[in-house]
Amino acid sequence: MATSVIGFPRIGENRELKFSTEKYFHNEITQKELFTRAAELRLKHWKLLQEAGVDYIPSNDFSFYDTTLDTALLFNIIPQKAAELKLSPLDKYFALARGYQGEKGDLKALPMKKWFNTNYHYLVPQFDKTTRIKLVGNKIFTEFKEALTAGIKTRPVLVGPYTLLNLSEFANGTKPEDFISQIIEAYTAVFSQLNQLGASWLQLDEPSLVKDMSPQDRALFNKIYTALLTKKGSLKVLLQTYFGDVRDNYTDLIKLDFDGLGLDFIEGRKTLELVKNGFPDEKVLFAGIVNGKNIWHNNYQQTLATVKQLPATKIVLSTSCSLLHVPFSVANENFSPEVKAHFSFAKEKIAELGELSSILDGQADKLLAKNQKLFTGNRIKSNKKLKEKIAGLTEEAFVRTPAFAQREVLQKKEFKLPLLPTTTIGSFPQTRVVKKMRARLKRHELDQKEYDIFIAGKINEWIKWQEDIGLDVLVHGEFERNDMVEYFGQNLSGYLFSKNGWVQSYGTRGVKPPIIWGDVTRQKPITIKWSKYAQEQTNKVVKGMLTGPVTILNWSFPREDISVRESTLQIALAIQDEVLDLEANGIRVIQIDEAALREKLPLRKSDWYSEYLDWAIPAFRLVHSQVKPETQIHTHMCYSEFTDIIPAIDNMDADVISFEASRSNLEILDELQAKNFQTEVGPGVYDIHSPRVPSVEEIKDAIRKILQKVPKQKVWVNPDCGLKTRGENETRASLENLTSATKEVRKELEDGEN
Ligand SMILES: Nc1nc2c(c(=O)[nH]1)N[C@@H](CNc1ccc(C(=O)N[C@@H](CCC(=O)N[C@@H](CCC(=O)N[C@@H](CCC(=O)O)C(=O)O)C(=O)O)C(=O)O)cc1)CN2
Ligand code: MET
Ligand SMILES: [Zn+2]
Repeated sequence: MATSVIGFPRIGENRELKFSTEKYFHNEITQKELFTRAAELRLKHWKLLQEAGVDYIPSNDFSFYDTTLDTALLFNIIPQKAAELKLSPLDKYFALARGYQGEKGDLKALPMKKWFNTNYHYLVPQFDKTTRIKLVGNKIFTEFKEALTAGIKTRPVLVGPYTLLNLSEFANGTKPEDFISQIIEAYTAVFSQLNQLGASWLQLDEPSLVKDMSPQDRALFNKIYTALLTKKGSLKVLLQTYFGDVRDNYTDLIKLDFDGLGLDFIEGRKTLELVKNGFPDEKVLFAGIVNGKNIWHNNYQQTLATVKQLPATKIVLSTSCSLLHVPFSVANENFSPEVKAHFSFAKEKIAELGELSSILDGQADKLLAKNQKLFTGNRIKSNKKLKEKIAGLTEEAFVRTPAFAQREVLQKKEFKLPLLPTTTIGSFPQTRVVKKMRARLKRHELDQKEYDIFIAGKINEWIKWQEDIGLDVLVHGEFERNDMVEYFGQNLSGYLFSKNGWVQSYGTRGVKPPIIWGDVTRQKPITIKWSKYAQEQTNKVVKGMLTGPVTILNWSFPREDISVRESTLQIALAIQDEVLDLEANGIRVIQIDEAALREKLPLRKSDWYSEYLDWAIPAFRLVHSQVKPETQIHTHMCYSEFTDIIPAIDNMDADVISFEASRSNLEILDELQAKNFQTEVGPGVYDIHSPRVPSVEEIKDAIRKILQKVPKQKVWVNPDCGLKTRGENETRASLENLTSATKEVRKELEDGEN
């Protein structure tokens, strides 16, 4: 049986692409050098797939930043202001991704959003009246030719037209329907060039099909593809979906003239049922049966049982989604052989495809027996006490008293903060020096004492500076943490850590998600030492800084032998201990980040509460339900697309929430107003994913916009997110502007009253 891969992690086994690209950002290598290194990586990955025997090898899944941005630029979807910048194409590309501030002008970065239910981010293409879609790029063609020169005929990958329109933003009254004929023409031009180049297949990624579709959405999809598919010539088109099932338009898909349908049998709960109701003989079913998101070895017996039920006559075994979401390889990790046997990263998943194919071809029965051993017997001993504790949680355990309205009055008295209190989200720049010191500690070139002196020094420096610029609620800066999830994992039992298990999050940034191996408990206090130390350095209040249970779970690789709800409650109890310890140690404001809460909201509305919010929101409440009324609980969410679940967010019952809002033009404010949101709010007033420094005027505008919609007593002023990825100078300049802007707006408010 043939095998196929939807996409491969492009950052490289040792994050080569990250390091080269960042060197380019810092003018340490030339554009030419960057291109050479990128080409080397692409070739390495194609060869690896070829040697592993993969039949359908993707190309154009490579990107210097993001493939949605690549697609937008391929089709000339670029804001006028960016088009006019006098920069090289590559620099223009990076300007759109990261913002640009320099001799050639000033450009804000495109909005960045979560890619479906993953921790990967894409850049949001912007359509307006001036947009004229046409094929202007050639990346997809050059990469196909590049592979062909190396003797590898790849299947180019492109974001499909429906998903492209579905994920984009439309300004000045424009709408997706306005661009139908242009988009058909542009994709037709791609078909024709690929035909000329001799490509056999094209993969069009349409993950938006797994979200709820309205009749209008279905009509739009059908209209585009009915026209488009008449133009494919001898090119075969694979319609690739992932992250769920296509229940809303499966009946359309099987009628349209696609040559292959790629369906997800892992996250698509209804996929098998849909296919069993009929699959056309003439189409190839690309069956996504190897999980592209988890790190556990595939259960061959289960998978084979699924494959045997497929009615299709032509089947290709595939991953359930791109392997972008898992690390490169287990090979270089230090786990014991018994542990390692359970894991499968990108390279190993490709081997699984090959093994499954051999078993199905009747050539490898031994492999099946070996695999079965992994799934018999107990992998771990379960913690009975913890299980009972969770089972015994009463409703009160999830409810904080008194109610928010009373706490708000008490806390105003307790903290006596000025109107529009200013704060930051937690982290300050993780400079090269900070990371170097941690790396040296790890390599034992530095002892714990020396490292601690360094961390204390950083905290002192930044506490002092925060006082100087007049911030109201301070932070210690998180210098001791590598990542907000990995750090907690490292201090909880039940976790395992990879050495090099990097997964791309956005652009050049990656995460090393820790692995939940067993039951999670807290063995000792985690953050008390540095929070307490920081608070002792100042008379101003310093926020304790924790990561919440839902986010710790969502940004870890979860277990599959117990429910995510059960794992999350285990983590919640551990973090609850930490909250109470912080409080007992004199920390009066505690921020519990739920940065990733929105990310795993099910893609279909019908699942929002029953599958997720009904346990995720209580898990958060469990963490802070036992604190004193005066203790102020903050939370932070990275991603403000929660317009539809505002009551659920209010129901987290935090006292203050900060969230990302600036790149999306503060669109959520109307809804906060409409839903009468109770929690105090700090909608981010500037974008921290960009090195650009916002001016005082820009920040004042953002604050004024917020004040039009939210009662001033409820407004906090803060950046969008933590500042760990930023440089020190730009951070200082930005925050100085933030405090100045706030002071000026406060003055305006006072003058307005007199
Ligand atoms: N888990 C998670 N998901 C998230 C976020 C987040 O903060 N965490 N934020 C949102 C945006 N996403 C982000 C993802 C990553 C980073 C980020 O800054 N990543 C860093 C790595 C952070 C880290 O874990 N650093 C480690 C390891 C550092 C490192 O690479 N060290 C070098 C050696 C350094 C030396 O010797 O000089 C090495 O191991 O090779 C540390 O500080 O200890 C990066 O890619 O550059 C930021 C935002 C959404 N999702
Ligand atoms: C990705 S959300 C980040 C929250 C964290 N407290 C920080 O400031 O870095
Ligand atoms: Zn954030």
